[in-house]
Amino acid sequence: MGTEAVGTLAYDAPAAKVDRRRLIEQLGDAVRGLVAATCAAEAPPEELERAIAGTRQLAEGLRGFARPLGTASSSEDPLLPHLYPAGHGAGNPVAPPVHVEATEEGVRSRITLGRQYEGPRGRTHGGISALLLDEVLAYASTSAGRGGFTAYLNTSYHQAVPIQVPLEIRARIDAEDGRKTTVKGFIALESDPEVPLVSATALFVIPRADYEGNQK
Ligand SMILES: CCCCCCCC(=O)SCCNC(=O)CCNC(=O)[C@H](O)C(C)(C)COP(=O)(O)OP(=O)(O)OC[C@H]1O[C@@H](n2cnc3c(N)ncnc32)[C@H](O)[C@@H]1OP(=O)(O)O
Repeated sequence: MGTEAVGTLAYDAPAAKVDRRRLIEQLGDAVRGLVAATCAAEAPPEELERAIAGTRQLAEGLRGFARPLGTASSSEDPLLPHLYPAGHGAGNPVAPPVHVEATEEGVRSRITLGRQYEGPRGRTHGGISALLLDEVLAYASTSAGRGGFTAYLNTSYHQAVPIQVPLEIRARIDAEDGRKTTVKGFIALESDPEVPLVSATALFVIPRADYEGNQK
């Protein structure tokens, strides 16, 4: 058996699965680094051509092992986080590397965004800020034993969110009403954590048992 952390608990998952998950996380991290380097590279043409050929060859190699859409990854485990969701999956190079921890008030995530998340020069794309807030606010709802799908996410952009600067995202439950949970949160600089750069209020709704979207 191998051990992985689940919140503050150590969980004995099958060793082969733990090893596989580590490799998937390492590949996600390596490709995330490649994506960041791609977005920053002022390389000469021959270096770009070398990178194109090498990357296409790697992609072709992996495509041969693709699982069919809608089927579970062999890395999945009921007690461990999924590795491929676009909002936080450690194995998904497109996902920002979001790690969330519990606080007395709710949850907090610390993150530094790479060049691939840039919108206006030096600033984070607004959609990425919304993605981060959706993710961390959803985590606040889930870790309070509520969960639910995002019904709305209202964001206000007060100041630019810088790239390659340590950030802090905090979220807390604002209201609970039957299947509905309202959560508030914001992104701030880690060096100035009380000043919101982008703030958000989200409603998470636990769907009705007979809701057809549950089956998808
Ligand atoms: C793996 C980790 C993933 C982390 C994910 C992060 C979160 C996500 O991104 S989830 C993905 C994005 N969101 C979605 O795909 C959701 C799409 N929408 C839906 O599936 C449904 O509309 C859903 C489930 C939200 C609500 O469906 P359903 O249960 O049928 O709602 P319904 O019964 O009509 O409404 C329930 C209550 O919510 C309220 N409500 C529903 N939608 C809204 C809304 N947009 N605005 C305000 N209130 C709303 C209703 O008014 C009702 O309130 P009340 O009980 O007081 O009358």
